Amino acid sequence: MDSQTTERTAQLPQVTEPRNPGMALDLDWVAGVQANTSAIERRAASLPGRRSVKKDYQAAWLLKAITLIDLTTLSGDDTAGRVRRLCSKARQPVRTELLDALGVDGITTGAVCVYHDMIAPAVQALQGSGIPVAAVSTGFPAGLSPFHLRLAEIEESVKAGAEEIDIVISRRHVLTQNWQALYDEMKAFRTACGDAHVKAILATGELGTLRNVARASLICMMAGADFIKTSTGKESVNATLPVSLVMIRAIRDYYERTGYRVGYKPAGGISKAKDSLVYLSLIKEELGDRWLMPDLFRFGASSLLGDIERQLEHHVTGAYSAGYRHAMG
Ligand SMILES: O=C[C@H](O)COP(=O)(O)O
Repeated sequence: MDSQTTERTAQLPQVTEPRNPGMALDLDWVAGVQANTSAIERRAASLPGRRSVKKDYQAAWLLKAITLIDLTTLSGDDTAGRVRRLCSKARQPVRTELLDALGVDGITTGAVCVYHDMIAPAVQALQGSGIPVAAVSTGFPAGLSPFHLRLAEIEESVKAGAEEIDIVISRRHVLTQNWQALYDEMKAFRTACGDAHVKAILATGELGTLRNVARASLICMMAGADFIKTSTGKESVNATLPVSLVMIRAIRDYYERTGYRVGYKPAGGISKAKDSLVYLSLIKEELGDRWLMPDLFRFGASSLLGDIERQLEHHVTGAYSAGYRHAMG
C-alpha cells in the first residue's frame, strides 16, 4: 500500500450498500466449487512476509483497523459493568492525547458484540454513538439447541435492540453435504432477523476441508447472508489466512455473478496489530478498497484493540507502554 492508496481509502465516501437479497439455491454452482488447497496455502503463507504496508502509513492503517473491529466480549462471567466499560472503549478506542498527536478525532469501533443478555446494557451505553450492537445467537457457539428456540432467540435479540445478529450454522449440514438443509436454515435465520443484518458464522475449523468452506460460504450467501464470518472464537482452530482466502474469493465470485457485495468477518484469535494489517492488505488485494469499510468488513476480536493502541503509542512516543494499560479490548 502506498500513501496515495492510503489517502484514497481514507477518503472513500460512506455509501449505502443494497442488502444481499439472496437467490434460489443453485446446486450446479455449488457442485462446481473447487478449492486448490496447496495453491491456497502457498499464497496464504506468502502474505505475512510481504512488506505491504510501509512503516510511515502503518498508523493510518491501524486507525482504519480500529474502525473495523466488532469489539467483543463473550464470556460466561460477563456483567453489565464489564459491557459498559467495553462500550466506553468502543466510543473512545484510543486515548485523546494519542489521537491529538496523530491528528485524528472521532473514531469508534465498528460495533460491540455480546451475548443476548448483555444487549440491553450495551444498547444503553452506546446510545447516541451510532455504534451498533451485534448479538451472537442461535445457540452460539455450537448451534445445537432446538430450531424453534434458535429462531426465537434471534427475534428476542432484535427486539432487545441488536442491529446485527451473528448466527452459527449447523456444521453437520456441511459435513453430510446436505446443502438444501443448510440453505433452508440460513434463509429462516435471515427472515427472523428482519431489518437486522445477519452474519453467518461457518465455524470453519469444524468443516473438514477448504472445499466445504467454499461451498458453505456460497450457500449462506445464496440464502441471504449479509456477512460471512469464519469462527465463533470457541473452536480449536479459528480464523486463518487460507480459510480467509477461500471465503473472500467466494465473496468475489458471488459479487461477479449477482452484483451483490457480501461482507467478511474473520474472528477468533486475531489479537496482534500486525496480523490485522495482513488481513487488510489481503482484502485490498483480493476484493479492493470498497470492502475496507465497516459495512463490508469487520474483525471479530476481544483483544486486538489493546495491541493496536500499544503500537499507536509506540508510533507517537517511540516507546511501548505496559500491556496492562490496555487491558480492555
Ligand atoms: O467473534 C468474535 C470472537 O469470539 C472473538 O474471539 P477472540 O476472543 O479470540 O478475539
